[in-house]
Amino acid sequence: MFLQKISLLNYKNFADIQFEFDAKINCFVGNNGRGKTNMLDAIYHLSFGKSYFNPIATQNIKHGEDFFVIEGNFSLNDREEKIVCSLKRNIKKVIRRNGKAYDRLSEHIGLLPLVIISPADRDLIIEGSDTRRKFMDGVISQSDPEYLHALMNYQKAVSQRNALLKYFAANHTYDPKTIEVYNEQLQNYGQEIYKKRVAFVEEIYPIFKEQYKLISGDTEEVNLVYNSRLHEASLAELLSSNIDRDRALQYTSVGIHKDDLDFQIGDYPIKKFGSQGQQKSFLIALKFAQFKLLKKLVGTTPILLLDDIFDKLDESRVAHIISLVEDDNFGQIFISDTHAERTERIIKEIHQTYKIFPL
Ligand SMILES: Nc1ncnc2c1ncn2[C@@H]1O[C@H](COP(=O)(O)OP(=O)(O)OP(=O)(O)O)[C@@H](O)[C@H]1O
Repeated sequence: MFLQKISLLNYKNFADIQFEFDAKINCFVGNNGRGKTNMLDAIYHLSFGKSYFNPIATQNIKHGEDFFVIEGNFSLNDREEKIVCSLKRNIKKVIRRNGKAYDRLSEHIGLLPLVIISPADRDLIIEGSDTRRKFMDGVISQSDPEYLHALMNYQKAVSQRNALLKYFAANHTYDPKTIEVYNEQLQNYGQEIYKKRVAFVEEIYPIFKEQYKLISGDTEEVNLVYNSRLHEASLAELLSSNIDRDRALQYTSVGIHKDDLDFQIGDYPIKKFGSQGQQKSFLIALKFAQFKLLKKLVGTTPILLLDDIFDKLDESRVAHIISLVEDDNFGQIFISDTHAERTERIIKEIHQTYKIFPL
């Protein structure tokens, strides 16, 4: 699968721009603030229907304009796929596949597998558990639409249960039967999500460890530990034993929406005990593991976006990336870099076709 061309209208700092891409390597080079990361984000948009960097959709519209349009032509299994993602202020975002708008944006997820490696990934280490849950959910959803469906239904049931708990508290009333209706929904969807998260961590774990060794050459142990109270008991049991607490708090305090994915070096959190280099290696290993797993599960080689990666990496890590992409099985890669000469020097070592786009 590869992106043949893209055209942007009013997307962030771009008013109107088009590019035709190489099927292998494409580099955006230019000084700070030229829009290199914005270009990668536009490609991310075509795959996920949203920005990797800015969750407030309208802030991706060029200042002073009312809409943006991102249009991409992909080659997928020797078929052409035209994806158009557009957003107008005060109107819901629309994604069209070959002219037909999706009823739900979620239906698009997984069609165009993609992995991004960016300095912003550091949030996965430093931010709260929701960032890591979103990472897990994002990776699993790309290869499993039923997971995404269960997740959306689960989230809806949690919101409704929380609203009910608030209503009971405000009105000094309680109806266990209605709570039970939501408990059942949470049990069904939650247990399915839990099982798939367990399977995901089991599957990605050995790939991640192997990648970490390759990238860092380090001998220390790194671990990914799925942390869930569902290890102790079923969600139905947890919900019923926590009901007094939930009533007092007026929200659902147990469930897969509280899970975490612990990142460890030895037995300690990497956030506190990993050096900066170890943290970087950890994140890149995780993203490479995501790439490999996704490729295996969906049977399509994901597009790889490497944002500012050479700037942040030492020679051995760059060498590893090169060895990864020298492999004939790699797909299309987009790179952003501030140094045109450095990019060209590194890219030439890969012996694949490439295009460089100065911005
Ligand atoms: N909605 C928007 N409208 C207009 N310009 C925007 C919008 N959002 C971001 N920008 C501009 O995009 C530019 C940043 O682009 P980007 O982050 O892609 O730069 P870059 O080339 O990757 O830079 P660096 O090398 O520093 O990472 C900034 O000048 C910013 O003001």
